[in-house]
Amino acid sequence: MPSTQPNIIITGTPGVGKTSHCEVLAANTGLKHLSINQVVRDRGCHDGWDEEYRSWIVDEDKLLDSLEDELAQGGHIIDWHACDLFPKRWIDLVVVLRTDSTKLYDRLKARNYLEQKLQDNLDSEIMEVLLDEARESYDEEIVVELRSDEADDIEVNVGRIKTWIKNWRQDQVEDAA
Ligand SMILES: Nc1ncnc2c1ncn2[C@@H]1O[C@H](COP(=O)(O)OP(=O)(O)OP(=O)(O)O)[C@@H](O)[C@H]1O
Repeated sequence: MPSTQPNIIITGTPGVGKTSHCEVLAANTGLKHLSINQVVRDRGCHDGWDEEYRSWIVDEDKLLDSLEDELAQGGHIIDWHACDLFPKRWIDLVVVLRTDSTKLYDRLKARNYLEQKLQDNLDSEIMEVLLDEARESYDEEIVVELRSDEADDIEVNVGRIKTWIKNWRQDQVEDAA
């Protein structure tokens, strides 16, 4: 039976505003915020810690096995700086957040990112790496690019995603009739 709740990926370069968006979206919709960083850490879906990048080395097979039952039911907001590993059949909408590189620099600097990591992330944002990844991995019509430059953008973006969810649910009802 098809799910009555969509799964939405919120992706983008680190610091672009994924967590900020997911928290507001979850509070406004009742969808469950799945921080993949937390899942990887809490469920041990990794092959250890990368000291240089100060991040977990993700075991993608273990991660997908661990998420399969939840995602098959729908109703989740997936918060991660990558998207191509999630099978298309689980995903209904992919939101790629984008921001200005000077704003991203300030946000990452405030987090004390190491210079190399900061530069790699700025390059990734400028080169639209996540947008390309999303467009290559999912159907064009489910990939949406949204700006996350100012605090007000979060409210506007969440409003747009809520409208999308409402329409998606309506389509499900009509398809089932
Ligand atoms: N639209 C925005 N306008 C102004 N500041 C923002 C915006 N979005 C996020 N920020 C700020 O930028 C910082 C990073 O935000 P956030 O943690 O949501 O990013 P992220 O993409 O989830 O990062 P990561 O991938 O590292 O978890 C926070 O200090 C947050 O308050």
